[in-house]
Amino acid sequence: MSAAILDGKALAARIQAELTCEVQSLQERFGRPPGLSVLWVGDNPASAAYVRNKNKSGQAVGIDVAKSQHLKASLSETQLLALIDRLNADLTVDGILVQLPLPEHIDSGRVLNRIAPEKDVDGLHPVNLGRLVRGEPGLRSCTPAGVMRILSEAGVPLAGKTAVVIGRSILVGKPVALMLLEKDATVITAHSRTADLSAITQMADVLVVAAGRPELVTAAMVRPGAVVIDVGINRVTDYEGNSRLVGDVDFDSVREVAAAITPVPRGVGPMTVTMLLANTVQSYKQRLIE
Ligand SMILES: Nc1nc(=O)c2c([nH]1)NC[C@@H]1CN(c3ccc(C(=O)N[C@@H](CCC(=O)O)C(=O)O)cc3)C=[N+]21
Repeated sequence: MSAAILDGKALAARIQAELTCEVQSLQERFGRPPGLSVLWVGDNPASAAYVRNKNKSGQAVGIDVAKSQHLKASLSETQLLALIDRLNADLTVDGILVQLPLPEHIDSGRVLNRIAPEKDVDGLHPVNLGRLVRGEPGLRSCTPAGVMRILSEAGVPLAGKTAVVIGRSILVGKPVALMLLEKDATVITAHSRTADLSAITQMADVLVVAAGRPELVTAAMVRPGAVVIDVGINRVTDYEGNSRLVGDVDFDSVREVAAAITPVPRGVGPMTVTMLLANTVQSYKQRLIE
């Protein structure tokens, strides 16, 4: 028996079509579109495709991305903070996202802290992370929100189920663990120092993998019938010199034991972008009524 493939790309397209309608009617009622500014500093090659995707998809749903900027790697932290201050004060900007990683000479914590929490569409400001910990409404980080949406659309039950998260980053592992907990799962977080990873992963009804290690999870580590969400995106080069994208899960073997699995690409990645756009629309509406 082979697993159901959870098609994140198709789900993303459906949600973006809904967002397009909503943005159109907001534009008609309030006279301006939602605005998103994606700030990309330097030339990290991995960031290029993601940033392009965010701007392109934003534009496709009618969000104004004119204030997105590609900044030179030599930009100082002070200059970046000053730019964020201007965008915080700009009434046409509803969302600000600083693409990570930043160049070494810039302290990303200080930069993320500077974004006005109500414009923090990445959900990485301490205020929004604090709201998540408290279970209060707020902007939720995009990749974790995308993971949760894939699970809910697929009708995967979480209450009372064992969810294992591999990875403890602030971008994915920690927030997704909190969101699973919010849905009454029994949550275990494993990471690079976990002693017997396989023993832990075999307990999982739902396995969320955000380890950043290509094809770390193999079939032997997965309980038959588990739902596997692969957050990893790794560009690998095979022995013939061809480059391709793989996740943190060995898709070909794990699909034989899992009940459902997300592919890479076309899984979580497109949902990350879609949740960013949804957050931008949420921020716009929130800012209108406040
Ligand atoms: N402040 C910040 N927020 C982020 O949300 C953030 C970040 N920094 N830094 C890097 C990661 C990575 N990320 C992805 C976005 C889109 C795809 C995506 O669209 N993937 C497609 C296409 C992949 C491809 O073809 O290259 C797919 O998986 O099918 C993937 C990964 C957002 N990130």
